[in-house]
Amino acid sequence: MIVQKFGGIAMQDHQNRKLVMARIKKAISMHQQVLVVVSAMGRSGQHYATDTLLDLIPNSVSSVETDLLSACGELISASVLCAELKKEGILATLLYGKSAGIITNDAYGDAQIEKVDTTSIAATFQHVNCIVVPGFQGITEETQTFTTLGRGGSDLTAVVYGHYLNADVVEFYKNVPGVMTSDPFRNKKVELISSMTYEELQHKINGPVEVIQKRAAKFAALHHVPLHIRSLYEDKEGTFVFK
Ligand SMILES: Nc1ncnc2c1ncn2[C@@H]1O[C@H](COP(=O)(O)OP(=O)(O)O)[C@@H](O)[C@H]1O
Ligand SMILES: N[C@@H](CC(=O)OP(=O)(O)O)C(=O)O
Repeated sequence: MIVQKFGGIAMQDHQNRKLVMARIKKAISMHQQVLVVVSAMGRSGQHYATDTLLDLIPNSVSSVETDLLSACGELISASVLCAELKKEGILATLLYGKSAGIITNDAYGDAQIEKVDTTSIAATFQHVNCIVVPGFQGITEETQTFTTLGRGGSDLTAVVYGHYLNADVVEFYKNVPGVMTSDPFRNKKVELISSMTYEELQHKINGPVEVIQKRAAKFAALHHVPLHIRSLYEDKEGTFVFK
């Protein structure tokens, strides 16, 4: 099985999501089981993007209500993609909240994962080969309230599932060809790095925009989760990250 993660840019509109669905279809035929992790659609200003949702309320202090509000972005995105996949004839199921199994503490806005329960996911894979889960969120064990895993946290969701489900690889589909020598949106003279170690990846994450969330890269390094960071738009291999 593999895990595929699609971020805000990939999920932003139907045109991009058509490319997303093509990637999922291909992955099902190659790996049989695919867990799809999605982020909220688009970036600030787009209707259901995380920053747009958070702008709806004045208080920026992380709390039950800010985390529930931002978690809605990924719930919307996952619901829409799951419906679109079904329309395309792909047998897909949406799991979230307790069924998604990511249990955290109650540090709203930057919750720490305490437990991952893949029972529902494993049971669901007995019937379908594609499960869609919203990234960036967990729930607390005691009160079952939604929490979020820090900005960019869908990357962490994907890597965590990759580890607990023993995935062949975790794929990240980006608007860049992979990890480059530096951010291609800031520097013209850049080259793709076709493979790198976890340590090298962690060193690369130093600019204002992270190619992958720092916490996710750290977790991958700790558990040796194989990563493939690649473009949604080009059918070329990107960057493989391993030990
Ligand atoms: N070394 C690098 N190589 C590639 N991209 C980089 C690098 N450093 C920073 N970036 C930035 O990381 C971004 C990764 O995409 P991101 O917005 O995080 O996607 P997603 O929504 O899928 O999480 C790129 O758009 C790019 O601006
Ligand atoms: N939507 C969340 C989580 C996330 O990981 O998003 P993206 O994959 O678009 O960076 C955020 O903006 O922080």
